[in-house]
Parts: sequence; structure tokens; C-alpha cells
Amino acid sequence: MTKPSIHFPKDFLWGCATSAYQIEGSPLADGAGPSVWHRFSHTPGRVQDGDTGDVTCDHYRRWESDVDLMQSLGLNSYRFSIAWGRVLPEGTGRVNAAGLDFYERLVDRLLSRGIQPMVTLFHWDLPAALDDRGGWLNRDIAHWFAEYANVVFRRLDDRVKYWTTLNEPWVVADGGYMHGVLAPGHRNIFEAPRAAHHLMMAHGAAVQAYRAVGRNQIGLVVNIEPKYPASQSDADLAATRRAEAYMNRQYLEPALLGSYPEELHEVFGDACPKWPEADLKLIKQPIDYVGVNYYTRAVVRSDPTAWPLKSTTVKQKQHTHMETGWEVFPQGLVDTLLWIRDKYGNPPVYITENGACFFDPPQVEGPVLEDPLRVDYLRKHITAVHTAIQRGADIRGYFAWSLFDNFEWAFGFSKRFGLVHMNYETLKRTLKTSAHFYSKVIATNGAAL
Ligand SMILES: OC[C@@H]1[C@@H](O)[C@H](O)[C@@H](O)c2[nH]c(CCc3ccccc3)c[n+]21
Repeated sequence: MTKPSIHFPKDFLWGCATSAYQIEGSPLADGAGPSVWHRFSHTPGRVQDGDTGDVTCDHYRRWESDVDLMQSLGLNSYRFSIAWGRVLPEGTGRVNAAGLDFYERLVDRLLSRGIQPMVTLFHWDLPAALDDRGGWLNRDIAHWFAEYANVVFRRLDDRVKYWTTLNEPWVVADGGYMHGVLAPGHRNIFEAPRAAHHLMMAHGAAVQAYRAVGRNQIGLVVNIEPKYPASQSDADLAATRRAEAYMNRQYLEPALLGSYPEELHEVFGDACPKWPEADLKLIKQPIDYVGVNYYTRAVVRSDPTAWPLKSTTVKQKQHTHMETGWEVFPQGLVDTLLWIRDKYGNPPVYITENGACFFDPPQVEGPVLEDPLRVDYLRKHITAVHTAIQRGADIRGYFAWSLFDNFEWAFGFSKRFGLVHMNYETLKRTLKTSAHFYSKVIATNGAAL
């Protein structure tokens, strides 16, 4: 039987995603202020092998040829983030013209090559000067973030059609304040829900500010990892509900519904704050789309000794090279997209990140580097997106994570997610077979799957 031909919607966005601290390098160039990730990566023991974002892909200096590479792949869109500290070195107040100019030139070159920018305002690299004032633990950060957002909206909204306020507030709150494995490295269950709440207030304040000056689309990007119970026991079912509330609903529901899931009381216990209704009204500003970052699923088992969720995830069969062994599970993406369709009124969705790191085979030099496992991963997950579209989910774009191998936060350069290989000594970019595969998928709007 011939394979049914796959086609995506006519104006579907096909892109790659990156973030400022992970690819730019030159973190203090041209008047930029340091971020919490500059400090964190320069703190011994925080990042594997002592890696930092000082150079990484050197995109801050190679951006012109990098945009040309994106064009050669046939991308019609590119998701990147703006480093807050390049624009406002102290986080508020003084604007650093050179920083804003860099992003304006990048946007102009993307548009000249037929590539739509999707711009993230915050992808974890908070200005260190604001962390010194309490950072995400200070309620004033909602105003600080809206001030920064306004500076960028006023300069670029005539050319940027797709804005994102925050990338993955869950990772910032869980990694940066609950477990302390990401910047700013706090391990405190009383801080985590407050950081989470202030992140969402900042999101709301920026969306509210956008409605006064912006004419395009703005949304929130969340990481969703669907949770499946390891058994049908009451304990495993309850643990799965807690895990789903803590990661997948804690941010989506205040943004879309104006309320927090009840299960958070079980997670945070007496650390669970009570928030004024006005806060939730601010957070629930109407947004134009939901950005979903999907990588894997979690099979959840109750574990009363595990902090703070009293649950653990059960390792599955085929998984990627991520330390936690992220399972390759494309059905989880279908389930996630249909869950959003059904539970939140079928909002417009972009898959703002999807990808995998594998132990790619030993890299021999040459025009193309073989990465068959990544090709298989992308094929299965892009097919999953198509399945969800056929079943009525309103999916409008897909961004592969990532364009380049890059700085993978606390894992440093040890994890490679790129469709394009990065040689960190020579900074040579080399396409992998996954880049060629993705180019064909884009050129045929999905038919080449
Ligand atoms: O780890 C790969 C990428 C990062 O490089 C991006 O900066 C970040 O946006 C991003 N988020 C996720 C998923 C977050 C997650 C972490 C832990 C467990 C489940 C999901 C994966 N990634």
C-alpha cells in the first residue's frame, strides 16, 4: 500500500530554535551586562567540564553567515532569544544601543532571506544586576521585565510577527530555585513557588504592555512532558497527578485559566503561598498562542522518599543521551497536543522545541556527518505533529531544537542537539544528515517524511 501523502497547513512555520546564552558567546561585548548564567558557568563545579558560554558557537560575531546557513536549509522561520543584559545592562534603566542594534540587524537579515523571526524575550539569562536585587524572588521583577519588553517591542514590533515572553518558566523555578542545578543555583522549596509565581506575573505584565504597543502575536513557551502512571495503583495515580500538576499545569493554567492546580498544595505543603486574586488576573492576559517544547514523556511511580514530588520516573527502553535517559516516545507528543486541544480550548500551538541528543557515531571529517538516530527521532515526531493536526489540533509551526550543537546549560558542551555539528575549536559548522533530512521535509511541506 502506498504511504498516504503527508501535507502540513499552507503557512506552516518550519524553523530551528536556539537561545542567546547557548550560541552567541561574547557575553560582555559592546557594553552588555553579565547574566546569572555568566556567573553560574564561571563558578567552579556548576557546569560539566567547566564549560562556559564565553565563546560557544560565536554566533554574536558569525551571525551573518549563520543566517545564510539557515537560508540554505530552507527554514522559513527561526526562533531565537534576546539577551536581556545586552539591551539593558543593569536590567532596568539605561539602554545599551549596541545590544539592541545587534538584534535589529539580525532581524533585518532574517527577513531579507525570507525567514520569519520568532523572538523570545527571556531564555533563562537574567541580568546579574537584577539577581542582586532578588531576581525572580522580587515581585518588582514583573515591572522590570515589562520595561525591558517595551524597549524591544518599540524597536522591533514593526518587523517581528511572533513574540514569546518566557521560555519554560518551570525549568527556571525547578532547576534554579528548587533543585539548584541551574542558575541562580538555589535549593529551597519556599523560594521555588514564589519564583514560579513572579515569572508568571512578569509574563502577564509583558503581555499587558504588548497590547498597548504591539500589533502582532505574543505567547508563552512551556515544556510539557506527559506523565503516565507506572501502574494503576492509587499511589502511582496520585503521584502522576502531582507530577502533571507540578510541571505541565503549574504555568499553563494560570496563563490560560487564571488559577493554579489544587495538587500544588500536596507538592509544596506549608511552602505553598496564597496569592492575591489581582496577581492571577494579571497573569491571565489573553495570549495568541501556546509554545510547546516537547522532548519525552515520563512514566511515574510513587516514591514517598523522593523530594519534593514523592515520585520517581521509571526508565524506559529506547532513550536519548540525556543523563536522565529521555525516552524516544513520539506518541507522547500526539497525546500532549490532543490534551491541550481538549483541556484548554484548542488554542493555536507552535512546537517551539523538539529534538534529541544522541551519542552520534564517531565523527569523521567530511561534508556531512551521519546522525541516523536524530533523523529517526525527527521523522517520528514531525509525523506525530501531523497526526495531531489531522485529529483537529491547531498546530501552526515546528521548530527543531537545535540549529547548532551548543552550550547545554549544566551539561556544557557534552550534549549535542544540533542538526549542524559545531567544532568548538575551529567553530566550523558541518551539516549532519538530519539537516539535509529536515531541509527536504520543509521543501515538500512534509511530503518527504
Ligand atoms: O535540553 C535541550 C533544550 C535546552 O537546550 C533548551 O535551552 C531548553 O529550552 C530546553 N528545554 C527542554 C525540556 C525541559 C525539560 C527539562 C527536564 C525535564 C523535562 C523537560 C530541553 N531543552
